[in-house]
Amino acid sequence: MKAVIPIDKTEILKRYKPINAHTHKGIQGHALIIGGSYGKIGAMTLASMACLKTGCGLVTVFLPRCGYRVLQIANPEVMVLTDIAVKYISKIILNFVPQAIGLGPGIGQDIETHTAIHRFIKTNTVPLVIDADGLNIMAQNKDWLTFLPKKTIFTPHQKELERLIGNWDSEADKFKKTIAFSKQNNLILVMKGAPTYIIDGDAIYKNTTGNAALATAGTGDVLTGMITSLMAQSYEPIDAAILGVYLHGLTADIALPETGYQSFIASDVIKYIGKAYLSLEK
Ligand SMILES: NC(=O)C1=CN([C@@H]2O[C@H](COP(=O)(O)OP(=O)(O)OC[C@H]3O[C@@H](n4cnc5c(N)ncnc54)[C@H](OP(=O)(O)O)[C@@H]3O)[C@@H](O)[C@H]2O)[C@@H](O)CC1
Ligand SMILES: Nc1ncnc2c1ncn2[C@@H]1O[C@H](COP(=O)(O)OP(=O)(O)O)[C@@H](O)[C@H]1O
Ligand SMILES: [Mg+2]
Repeated sequence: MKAVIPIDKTEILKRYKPINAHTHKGIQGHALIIGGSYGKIGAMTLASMACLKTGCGLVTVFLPRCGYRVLQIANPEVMVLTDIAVKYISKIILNFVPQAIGLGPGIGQDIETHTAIHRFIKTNTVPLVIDADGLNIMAQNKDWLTFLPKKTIFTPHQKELERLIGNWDSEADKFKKTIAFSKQNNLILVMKGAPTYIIDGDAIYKNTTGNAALATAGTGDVLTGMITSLMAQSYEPIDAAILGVYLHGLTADIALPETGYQSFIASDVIKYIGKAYLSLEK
């Protein structure tokens, strides 16, 4: 196994690209987040707002019709496309080509959603981040992995990882299996946890930011929005994963003296993204 590379400020400053004064929203990238189902539209409001606040110029969501008003009211800066179905995603139809796509927050596991994802990934060539039930659906259909663009980013928590790679009998075995999965399918795995590791073939990165305040509903959905945003801003997938994970953890470190562990929620990650970015300029 290769040496583990710490994701610290030195590593981040090698990859971080400050904003050009002459940029405009078109240059900053257009990201798309696909997901949501009845009762889990919140995952989409969180992911799409995190996406915008991480710096991409335009964000569109694709969600079931029941999410339309919720999204427009909660996040007026975000544009909305809706499925024909009311409560779940059944057929993904887009009217533009985004620079990056985040797939899965709150998407659920309706059988029609399986079919919609299958059809979508068969033709999609846009850089992709897959999370949550998007991962659970891929885990049940491993032969679909060949359709994914190379260096697609998977962001599983422990349970989702297990569904993808099977059980492990030790930490070393978990890494061995995750590395094999990454190499076999040419994917980047963000192994969420405390701490989070990123696996890109044989390369292993270990995050140095974040704390137990992040153990709250929706923080993973927020991370998906952040990484998708960075990919839409033309970061290479591995750089987007590394910078996204680092900034996400940093929000909790900066917020902690003000919020404490217990009262920190996923919206606070979004609230502190600005301060996390500013700390890179110091
Ligand atoms: N507001 C909204 O709309 C929200 C919507 N959301 C959406 O809900 C959907 C379901 O997502 P989900 O992750 O809750 O369900 P699921 O994959 O069954 O995992 C749960 C089980 O996995 C385990 N587990 C989890 N983390 C672990 C860890 N770090 N380390 C170890 N184990 C861990 C744990 O198992 P246990 O330990 O209890 O055996 C737990 O019971 C998804 O689409 C998501 O986007 C949510 O994001 C919330 C906010
Ligand atoms: N104790 C902890 N310390 C550091 N980070 C944590 C801790 N618990 C959870 N996290 C982070 O919070 C996020 C949770 O993601 P996830 O389980 O997908 O949540 P959700 O599906 O509710 O959005 C991950 O980025 C994970 O690394
Ligand atoms: Mg999650």
